[in-house]
Amino acid sequence: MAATSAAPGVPLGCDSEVGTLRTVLLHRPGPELQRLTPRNNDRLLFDGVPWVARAQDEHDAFAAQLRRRDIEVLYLTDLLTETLQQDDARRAAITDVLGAHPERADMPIGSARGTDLGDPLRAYLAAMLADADPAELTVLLTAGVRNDEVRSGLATGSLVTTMLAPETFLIDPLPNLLFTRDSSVWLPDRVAITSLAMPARRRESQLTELIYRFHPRFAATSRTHGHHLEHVEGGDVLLLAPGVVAVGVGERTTPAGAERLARLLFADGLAHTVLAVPVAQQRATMHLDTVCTMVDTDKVVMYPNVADTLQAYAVTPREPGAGGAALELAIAPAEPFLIAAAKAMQIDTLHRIDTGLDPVSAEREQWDDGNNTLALAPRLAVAYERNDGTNARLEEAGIEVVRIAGSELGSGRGGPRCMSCPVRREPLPG
Ligand SMILES: NC(=O)NCCC[C@H](N)C(=O)O
Repeated sequence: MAATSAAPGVPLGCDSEVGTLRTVLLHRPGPELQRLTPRNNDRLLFDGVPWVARAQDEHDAFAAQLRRRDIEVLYLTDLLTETLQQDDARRAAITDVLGAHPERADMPIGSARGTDLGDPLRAYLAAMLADADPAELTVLLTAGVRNDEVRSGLATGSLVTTMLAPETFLIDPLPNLLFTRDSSVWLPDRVAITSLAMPARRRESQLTELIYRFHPRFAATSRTHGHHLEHVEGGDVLLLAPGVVAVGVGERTTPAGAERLARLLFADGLAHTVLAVPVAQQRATMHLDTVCTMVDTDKVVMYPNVADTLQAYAVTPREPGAGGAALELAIAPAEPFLIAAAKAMQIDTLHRIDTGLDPVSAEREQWDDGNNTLALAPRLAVAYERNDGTNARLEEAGIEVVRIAGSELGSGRGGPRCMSCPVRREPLPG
């Protein structure tokens, strides 16, 4: 377990978006991206078919920028392989991936659901997964299994494998693992396992749950939320300040997901205010972090086309009623987001730095994840190099920008924040 042994000093967890980053979870794009074709890329939530070798080069350069600043980089597949050395974890992984998923009745044609495998094929796949060593199992779980890869190996007859098209996935690939932000969030000293809304991504948080449950590095970590609960995605969760959490509600996170998260946070004393922020249900704004990310303790980079209309409902816990009644929520009327956020953060103003230079370049750069920056420390952020206008504005505002290439990485519609799950940040000075 040398690759991921515990580092001394600052404990695991994050209480803000901008405290100095010490440990981050990434996923280097791998064979799961080779599964994308022009016929399945929409279903698998990519806007094109990336050049995988170049995507890996871009990602390696991103990781190198982080390591240069003494940030420990953990890779999701290393953690998963280490996790799968334990028999209990292997059994759980195999049950999760092959179990019947009646709740996935919305799974479109082109991917077999657990219930669609039939007994002979399920038994064959279960044996195949059980025989794989931990590294092989990681590949099978992340790159998936196509029908034509197993068909010839089945000794007993399976009408399913006979009749399904060769390219049908029996186990779906997970190309969006690249976006580690979405499948878990540290809040602040425990990890929330999220519940991903899109069928193509649901299995990702089964894997993160497995890692946090079984990997020795996280043995002392408490978990909250869970992949079986209401939908919450990490890209919608912003730790605006210690105790203040903004949750976007739109294409991915549901009102019920935001409410569940708020209740869990309040019950455990992890937040005093949750801001529920309605976000337009469109691909360009799939998460709150596609329109707004923090670059300093009191500064956000924000898409100007929504800045004046973005609202927030401030949610706080009600004083417990007599007799210790169940936790109730107080919900304030909606207010402009920047105002509600500043109030909850107890600062005069949450300053806004605009995306782009004009409405057209703002729209282009928002689409290319100009808003989706990863703060490495206050006033130091990673951004895609292509977003010239936004990066110039950030620098004018005193933010140091670490530029990375993203021509191939960006085809999944995610930027540096989406591609990173901070695991340890230094607490902000009190
Ligand atoms: N936090 C983020 O905005 N993540 C980007 C996720 C992109 C991925 N292709 C998706 O559609 O879910």
